[in-house]
Amino acid sequence: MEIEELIIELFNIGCVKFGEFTLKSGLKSPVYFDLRILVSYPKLLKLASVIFAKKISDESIDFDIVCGVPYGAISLATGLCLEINKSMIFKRKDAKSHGTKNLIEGIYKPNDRCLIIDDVITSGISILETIEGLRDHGVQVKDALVLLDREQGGPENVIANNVKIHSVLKTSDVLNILLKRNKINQEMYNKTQEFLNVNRNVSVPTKPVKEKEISFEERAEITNNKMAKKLFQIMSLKQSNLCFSADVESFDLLLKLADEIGPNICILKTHIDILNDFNMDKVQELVNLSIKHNFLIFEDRKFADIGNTVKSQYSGGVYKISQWSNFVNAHSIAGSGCVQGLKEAALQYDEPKGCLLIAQLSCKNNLIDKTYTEKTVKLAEEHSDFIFGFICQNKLTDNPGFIHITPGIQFNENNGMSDNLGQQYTTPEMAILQNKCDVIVVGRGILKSENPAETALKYKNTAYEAYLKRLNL
Ligand SMILES: O=c1ccn([C@@H]2O[C@H](COP(=O)(O)O)[C@@H](O)[C@H]2O)c(=O)[nH]1
Repeated sequence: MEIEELIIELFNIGCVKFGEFTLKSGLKSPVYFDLRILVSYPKLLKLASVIFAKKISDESIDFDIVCGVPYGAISLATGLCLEINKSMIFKRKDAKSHGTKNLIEGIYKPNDRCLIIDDVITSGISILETIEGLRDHGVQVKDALVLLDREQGGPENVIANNVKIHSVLKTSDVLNILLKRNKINQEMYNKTQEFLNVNRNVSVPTKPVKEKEISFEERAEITNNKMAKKLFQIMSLKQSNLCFSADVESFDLLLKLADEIGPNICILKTHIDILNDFNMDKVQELVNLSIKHNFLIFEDRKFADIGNTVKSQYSGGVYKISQWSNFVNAHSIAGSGCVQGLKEAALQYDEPKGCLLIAQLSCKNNLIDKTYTEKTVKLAEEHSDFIFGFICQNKLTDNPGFIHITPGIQFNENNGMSDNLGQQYTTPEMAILQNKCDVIVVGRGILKSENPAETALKYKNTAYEAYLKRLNL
């Protein structure tokens, strides 16, 4: 009954017009729906919002935020958000040339699941443009809800891009009710039905809106995690996605390598307990080099104990890791208490600190399985203010805020596809292009080469070129 009432009211206020109209696709149509008028009818807008809310609940549509397609659906999306208490964003038709230059207005998080709201769908082109803009910003889109489907192929065009269209009304519903209630005559009904019958498939002149790769620079913008932001900024500025694993026993050698290789890396990874001559003065020299060459220090400590213990291991003892490292890593085996313990210790610092979770290992016969990896990703999502990525062998989540860091990398020509203690290697290209990781970790591939600085530069260039290739640049 609500639907019938809605159709009659839409007709009464002039939202449904009969005559000859040229559509966005160029087609001449005997019927035109102008739902923008709704903005001036609060009662009707309210009714549409209630009907939308019911549809969402009936069809169990799951989402975090709502995006209205400008201009026609802005008022509809606003009405719906007030009804269901969800927040809203919208994609501008053009980016602003001043101020924030935002293309998306409103607050959203990377990986938010967004429900698109539109007034009318014909070919689906406006919705496809909106999907493209949202996906470019890391927002997920799986559903769109429209008030009216003109039945001209829109839903079919959109579903091809992995988004389902839910519609409240179809043109034929409107025609049937208007005929039944004597608002149109049989001739007008037949003419419009005939038009629909021959124009059921309006093709869209667009390329498929694939879930696009986004650059490190864009990911720096999107993420709310300060550590991830800093790392993405360094990667983008230095054009480097190389992490050097400085697994040496002498602190002087570590400092020498950090100075030589520092300009070409985004991260220097330490195993501080390998050093024979650890002392805090030399740690300060390492920190100075990290500032001089703009890289981050990652202590590969692999914490794996109860929260209270890891908190002390991180901030106390001989190494006082939290004082000088930008970030650390932890096994997820001990669960959220371990992450929470590290997070609490990190809170005492003004500068950002972060942690990676070990979701996969590079060594042969390790005990990590698919479920463990999936649970690790979930744990990271629950602590995304502190956890900003993974030690892994392939991309694990589409959330662009998480960084995928991959050890076990060597060039093929080094003939080092494994060592005799179970380490397994893949190439930089495989890791970045095929496995879609972001950062490669190279230790012996650099350390055992004749000229570590030169070799590091080769790894840096190969890995960054692979990343640019992934972006299609
Ligand atoms: O799965 C993992 C996790 C960490 N590592 C560490 O990375 C380096 C790799 O050194 P290479 O000399 O390049 O083999 C090393 O410090 C490991 O502890 C890893 O290899 N695999």
